[in-house]
Amino acid sequence: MAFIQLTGVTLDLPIYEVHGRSLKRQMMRLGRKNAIAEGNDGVVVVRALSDVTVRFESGDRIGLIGHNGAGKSTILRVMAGIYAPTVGEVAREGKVVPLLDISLGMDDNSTGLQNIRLRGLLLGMTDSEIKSKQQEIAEFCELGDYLDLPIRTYSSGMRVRLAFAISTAVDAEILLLDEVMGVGDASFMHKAQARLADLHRRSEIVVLAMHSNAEIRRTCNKVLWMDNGGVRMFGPTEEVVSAYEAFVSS
Ligand SMILES: Nc1ncnc2c1ncn2[C@@H]1O[C@H](COP(=O)(O)OP(=O)(O)OP(=O)(O)O)[C@@H](O)[C@H]1O
Repeated sequence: MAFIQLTGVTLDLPIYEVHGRSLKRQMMRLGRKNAIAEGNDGVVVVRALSDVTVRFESGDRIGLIGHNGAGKSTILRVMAGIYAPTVGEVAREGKVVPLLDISLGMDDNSTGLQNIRLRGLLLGMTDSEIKSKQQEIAEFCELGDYLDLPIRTYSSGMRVRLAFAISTAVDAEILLLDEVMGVGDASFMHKAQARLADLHRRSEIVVLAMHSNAEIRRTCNKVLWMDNGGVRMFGPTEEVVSAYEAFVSS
């Protein structure tokens, strides 16, 4: 049975390019005065997550909500294993598929077909899995002969089609989704949503960051409300979303 458990997770991200004082002033303006600190070595760090303990179980459909900069994307990255926590632990069981930055890892000078293979390998597919899914991916993205051309010749919508088709061809046990998609034109958008819904059904755990409360109510059974890098509230969807709405409108 799949699960993800975060225990006392704190994540500090170092920012090497910036001087302490000017950034500190900026963060104060943003109301995040506690999020930023200067280490002994003079390197400025942003505390992106602060002492987060939470457990997601098989069957959970989790919505992440919270203001801009609350830590939604960061917690998804920690769950995906992209960031290692500065303090605390992440335990998980199950194959994780992150759909966070779907175009990441695409190679401009390789053809569409070569990129299917590259991305597939990056996403943990085996050679034979890639071969067996290649046809279906090609059909889904409707790029026809373009698949034999380097993707630097693609429009941005065509790239997204390809990236989306590959990323969603993987069988996930734990699916992590950031508010991805301005996925191409209207007809593709429609197909993409149907494909995502199917992926949701097949995954044991789905965690998604979203700004649409209506969408969260429709798809999630639990909601995690993040606030300044910490957990403000975690529980059944309606309870948490109503509390968040009351907070935002107050
Ligand atoms: N690479 C980074 N380096 C330094 N700080 C970062 C980095 N990425 C994110 N942060 C900081 O971490 C905090 C959490 O950011 P995050 O992107 O997780 O927020 P979010 O809730 O996803 O926001 P949004 O709703 O705007 O997408 C913010 O203060 C942000 O400035």
